[in-house]
Order: sequence, then C-alpha cells, then structure tokens
Amino acid sequence: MTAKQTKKQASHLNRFYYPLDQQVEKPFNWKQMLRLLFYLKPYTKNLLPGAIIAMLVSTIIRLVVPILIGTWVIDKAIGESNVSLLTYLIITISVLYLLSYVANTLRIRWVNILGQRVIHDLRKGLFSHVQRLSHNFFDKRSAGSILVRILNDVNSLQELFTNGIINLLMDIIMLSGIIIILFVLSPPLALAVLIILPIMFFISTKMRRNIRRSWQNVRIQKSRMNSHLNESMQGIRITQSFSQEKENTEFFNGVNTDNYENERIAMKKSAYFGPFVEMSNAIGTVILISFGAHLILTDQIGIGVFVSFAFYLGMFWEPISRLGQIYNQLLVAMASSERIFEFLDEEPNVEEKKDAKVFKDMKGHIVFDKVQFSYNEDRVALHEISLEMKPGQTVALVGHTGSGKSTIANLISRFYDPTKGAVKIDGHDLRDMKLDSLRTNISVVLQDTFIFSGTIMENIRFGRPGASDQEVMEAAKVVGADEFISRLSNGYETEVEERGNILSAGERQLLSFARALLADPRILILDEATASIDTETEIKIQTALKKLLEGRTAIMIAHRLSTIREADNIIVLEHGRILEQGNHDTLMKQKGEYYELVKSQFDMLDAL
Ligand SMILES: Nc1ncnc2c1ncn2[C@@H]1O[C@H](COP(=O)(O)OP(=O)(O)OP(=O)(O)O)[C@@H](O)[C@H]1O
Repeated sequence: MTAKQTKKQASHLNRFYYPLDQQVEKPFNWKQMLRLLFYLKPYTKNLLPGAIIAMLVSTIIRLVVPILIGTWVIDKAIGESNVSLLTYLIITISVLYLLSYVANTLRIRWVNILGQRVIHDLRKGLFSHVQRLSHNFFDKRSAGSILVRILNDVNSLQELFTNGIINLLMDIIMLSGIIIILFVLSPPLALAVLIILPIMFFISTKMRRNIRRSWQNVRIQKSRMNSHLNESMQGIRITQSFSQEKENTEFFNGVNTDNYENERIAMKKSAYFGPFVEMSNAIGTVILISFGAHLILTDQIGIGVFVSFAFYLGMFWEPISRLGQIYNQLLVAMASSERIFEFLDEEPNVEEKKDAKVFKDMKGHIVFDKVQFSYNEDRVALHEISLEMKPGQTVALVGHTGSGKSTIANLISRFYDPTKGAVKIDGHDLRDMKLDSLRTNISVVLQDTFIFSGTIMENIRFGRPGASDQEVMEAAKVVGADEFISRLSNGYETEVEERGNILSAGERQLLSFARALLADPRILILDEATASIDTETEIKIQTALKKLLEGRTAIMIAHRLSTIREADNIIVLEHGRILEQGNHDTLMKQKGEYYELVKSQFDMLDAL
C-alpha cells in the first residue's frame, strides 16, 4: 500500500486530526545559540576545559603523526639508513599513539558526562518552571504538547551537547590543520588534490539538505503516530463501546504506512551519502597518485611527502562529512531550543509581590468586592460580583452549566486574578499575600478526583506529606473510607494506578475527602460529583461530608439537593451574575430561579 493510497483511504476519517506542530528546521540564530551555550557555564571550571584539552591533544597527535611517518621515517631515517633515528621515531610514534588513545578515551567520557549533565539541568529547570506557571498557561496547551517539550525537545539537544560542540571544534581544527600542512608540504600537489573540494562540498551540502528534510518528514509522521496511539489507548473503552475499532485500526494502518514510506525514502537517500564520500575520496586518491607520481619523477617532492599526503587525504573526509551532521544537529537544536525557551520565557500571570505577606491563623472570611473576570478578551465570565462567605459557613453555588461557579472557586484559590475588583480573605487582598500561605489553607476536592500512581496510603498523604501512617488512617476512618480500604487486597498498601481505575467513583470521592481532611484546611472547595451514586454510598458521602465541613468555610459547587438544602447560604448564578441568595427556605419562598431549579430536580426524580 502506498502513502497516496492510504491518504485517499483515510480521507473519510476526518475525526482524526492531529496538528503537525513539529517545526523541525529553523534558521541558525546566534542569540539562541549563546543562550544554549550558557548551560555549559557550570562546567567551565572542570569538565569543559578537560574535554577541550583532551580533544586538542588527540587532534594535534593525529595531525603530527603523518609528517613523522612521511618526512622523518621514510625520507630521513629510511632514506638515509639511520637506524637509531628510526628506533627513536618508532618509540615516539608509539608513545604518541598511546597518548592519543588516553586523550580520546577521556574526551569521550567527559563529553558524555557533560552532555548528560546539561540535559539533566535543562530538564530540571524546565520542569520546575512549568510547575510554577499559572492555570491560563495550561488552558492554552494540551498535556501532550507539554510532555513533548520536556521529553523530546530536550532529548534532541542531547546530541549537540554530548558530541556536537566538541566535535565541531575538533573538525574545524583538523580540517584547517590538514589544509595548512598540505600547502606547506607541497603547494602544487595540495592545490591539485583540493581542487575537487568546493564541488564535493557543494554536492554534499545539497545531498545533506535533502536527506535532512526526509528525516524531518519521518519525525513528523512519528509524532502523528504517537498522538494517535496515545489517544487510542486512553480512549480504548469508548472506542470499544462504540464499536469503532475497525475505523481506528484503519486510521492507524494509514499512519503506520505513511511512517514506513517516509522512513523508506529517508533511508534510500541516506544510503547514497556514504558511497558518495568514498567516491570523493577515490577521486582525490587518483589525483594524488597521478600528479604525485609526476612530481616524484620530476624530483619536485620526496616519497615521504607523497605518503604524508595519502595519510591526510584519508583523514580529510571524516571531518567534512561530520560537519554536515553537526550542521543538522544545530538546525534541529535551533527548533527545539526555540520551543523550550518559549516555555522558559513564559511568566506566571499570577505573580507574587516581593513584599507579600503570610496568612497567620486564617479564619476563612471570604469577600468578593465587585469582582469582574474574563478568561479571554471576548467573553466576561463574572460581572462585578460582590459576596461574602463568613468563617465556618457552608456556601453552595448553584446555577446552570457555564454560569461561573468554578470560576468563583478558581479566584478564591488565586489560580487567576480578577480583571477588576478584589478577592479578600480575612480582609487581605489575595494579591498582597504569599501564594503558598494561601493555598496551604485551602483544599480543593474536584469532581474527578485525581489519583496518583502509588499506594492508597501515599495518595491520602498527598494532603499533608508530613503526616504519619496513623494520622492517614485516622482521616480515612473519619470520612468512612476505612471500610472499603480494609477490604482491598493489601489495605492501605494497595497500589492504585494513575487515575485510580481500580476504584469506583464513590470510593475515589471518599479518598479525596480523606486527603482534604488530612490537610486540615481553613477553606474547603468542593466540586460535587454529578455522577449518580447508589443511595448507600450517597449516605456515606453525606456523612463524610458533614465531618469534613466542621469548622471550615466551605464553598460547594453543588448539584445534589441534599447538599444544597443544608447550606447556610445558597448563591444562585446565571451568566456570571448573582441572581439571588439566601438559605433554602428563604429562596423557596421567593419562588425565583432556585425554586425552579429545585422543582425541575423533583420533576426529574418523579419521572424516574
Ligand atoms: N479555562 C477557561 N478558558 C476560557 N474560558 C473558560 C475557561 N473556564 C471556563 N470558561 C468559560 O467561563 C464561563 C464560566 O465557566 P465556569 O467553569 O465557571 O462555569 P460553571 O458554572 O462552573 O460550569 P459547570 O457547572 O459546567 O462546571 C463559561 O462560559 C466557560 O465557557
């Protein structure tokens, strides 16, 4: 099956669309290169100079040995039958080779350590920077694209730092050294041998570019295949339940064949390069033999010079072909580093002031003072909202989907700053306070509890990393999670996979309650699960909730009537505005929006 056929076949599979954001080639940019080189700075005292000295030693030895063999061994020692000089030269050359071996071993070792350390530092810096970024950064990007930057883009710099930079220096020194020596030994022979150089250089650059583009296509196809694979595995349950396996496989076959085709083309093009270098080498040798023989016969050069030339010619094409490779690495590094720097230059838009204050004994008195907020310019999510949540109160936020309930919760945790007005806790504008001291006082329990891979014990302890096993178990007991945990094969030590697939929705909820209770926050934000849970679990969760709410200010994005009814204050939202507020009885009497909402829930229950 050809790529074209696959594309035709796959054209009806428009559902599968993966943006090809893999811009692999970028023009060389000095500023960016310098910024990259800056990562070598911590190693300028030990590893880097060590590697450069080792590289210089081995390069100089490689440059010197052919002269020793040609001019000294052949012309002087053998030509003049000087045995003691010959012995002396053999020992010197052996020692030099040994030295070069040691220097090379050290260079490779140090350069590898250097490259790995730089990549380690870069990845560490990138990860900790991304962790600090605000929610609006993650709103704009998929988790997959962030992953690609931290893994692949950083990886593609590894080759540059391990071999690229030192090899570049080595090859430049080697090439210039060889050219200078050849001209010193015999200018006419050097000119004759090197005359093909510009032509070969031109052709090889063209070939390289062509090969590079083919490999870029391979990379793009691979990333497309990865995206599809990732999505397929994540959504396998939905795919199977909608019987879409055939369509899915058909698309995968298409991507897989495209990948095969591109790789085949790239391999084919690459396969021409090696023989081309060999051919250039052969042409150089033919010129050397014919013109060199003429120069020897006319007594213009000695046999020693001829032999040295043969040695140098053999060494010549390796750096040239490697320089092309390094150029490739540089271009790939330009693209990758641009993407990495784009992340590193991103600043959290929720900033902490230098003189930010710390919350001491937070009471949990929340005030929204004419708060206006938009996620983006084209739509306002909250319109001049003013509200108060007293310490210890349970406040329910109700309203249709998209009315702004989660936005209010996001502003309390200061995941975003208001566009106008202020959010205050205990009278302090949140923008004047340290983020850490705010967030350690708040726990958020989301609808879809995130379970990290690890044991149940570790997952609950996430609420307070310093808590003892006893405290963890105590918290689980209070919210009633203890019962289902003790039924698990390994109790608290049961391993749960990422996202907690082995637990039911209700169990995950109880786990997240235990986590929140352990954290013992002053403010609790609860995005209540809408998923229908059986009555028994519902009762358990309600009981657990009561325990959890005791003595804290709680903001509940509530869907269940049972929860809402018991709230001290119910705030009804619509399109980012407060329609009405009060407790259940007052609002029912008003016969407004809340009354309608409750009525519709009852109608629905009746219909069931
Ligand atoms: N990260 C975001 N970027 C841009 N717009 C957003 C973002 N999050 C929410 N919105 C928009 O802001 C408005 C309020 O959303 P919000 O999530 O607060 O509603 P909600 O009442 O919590 O809804 P639901 O009950 O469905 O969770 C909606 O119009 C929504 O589309």
